[in-house]
Amino acid sequence: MSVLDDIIVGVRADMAVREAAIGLDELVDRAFAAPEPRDPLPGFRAPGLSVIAEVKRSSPSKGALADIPDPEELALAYAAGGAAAISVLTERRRFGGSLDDLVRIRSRVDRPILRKDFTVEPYQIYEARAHGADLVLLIVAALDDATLERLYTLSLELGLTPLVEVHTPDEARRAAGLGAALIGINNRNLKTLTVDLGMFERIVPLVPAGAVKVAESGILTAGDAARVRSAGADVILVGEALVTHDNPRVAIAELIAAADAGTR
Ligand SMILES: O=C(O)c1ccccc1NCC(=O)[C@H](O)[C@H](O)COP(=O)(O)O
Repeated sequence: MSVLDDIIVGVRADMAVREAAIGLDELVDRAFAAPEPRDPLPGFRAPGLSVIAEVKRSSPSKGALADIPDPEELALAYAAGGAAAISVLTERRRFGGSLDDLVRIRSRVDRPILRKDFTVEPYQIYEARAHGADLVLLIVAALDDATLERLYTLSLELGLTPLVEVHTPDEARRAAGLGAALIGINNRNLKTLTVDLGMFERIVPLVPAGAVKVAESGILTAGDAARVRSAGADVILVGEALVTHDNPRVAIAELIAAADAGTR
């Protein structure tokens, strides 16, 4: 079983526990009662490189990264450093996240928030909306065509912006077929966990010109940010480099400055 498949087994088990406590009908009511989501796309399309800054405690590839006892303080530092959006990993078993992190950050931070999880069921989309998310992640590798289309359409119906994540030419074709406005190219292979920034460079020509292009994972230095920027990234999604930095606010500002100056 691949790492991705193994993560999804745990995600489904945890979701079953939450669904036993709050059924789908109740969750749908909560989702429609939540405030209108923010649209991240105008910010992502503004001149200059945008950063989605991630709240990430641990990962399958690196183990423990940071304790993050106050996720809202970290997210506020990200916003002060110029992050265009905040990514909150809500998966518990491998990333140490929770929906409570999302709620806490939503209550203090005005930037669009991505619920970063392994979305496989409509329940999670309603859950994201009910807890104040503005974006949801749809990993193409984890979804068959029918489920991908269903979750994509539901996200839009709820006013959420789907970040459609790809890692292969075929997945890029499937994302383009949806008409996705926000396409992420993950430099990390979720089956082997190897990271290769060349992945963004190879896949980005296959992404439709009108889509916002996000380079995800493995961006550790200003040089890395400049590299994907020069290959066509509108946005970078960064976790490890920020949560392990002693000054995340400064770290974001440096990534943006280096990328826009073309520094490598
Ligand atoms: O980070 C992992 O090890 C990982 C393993 C398996 C599935 C997903 C994984 N990460 C989720 C992400 O997409 C990253 O957290 C995100 O792109 C930021 O990556 P990084 O800047 O390398 O922390």
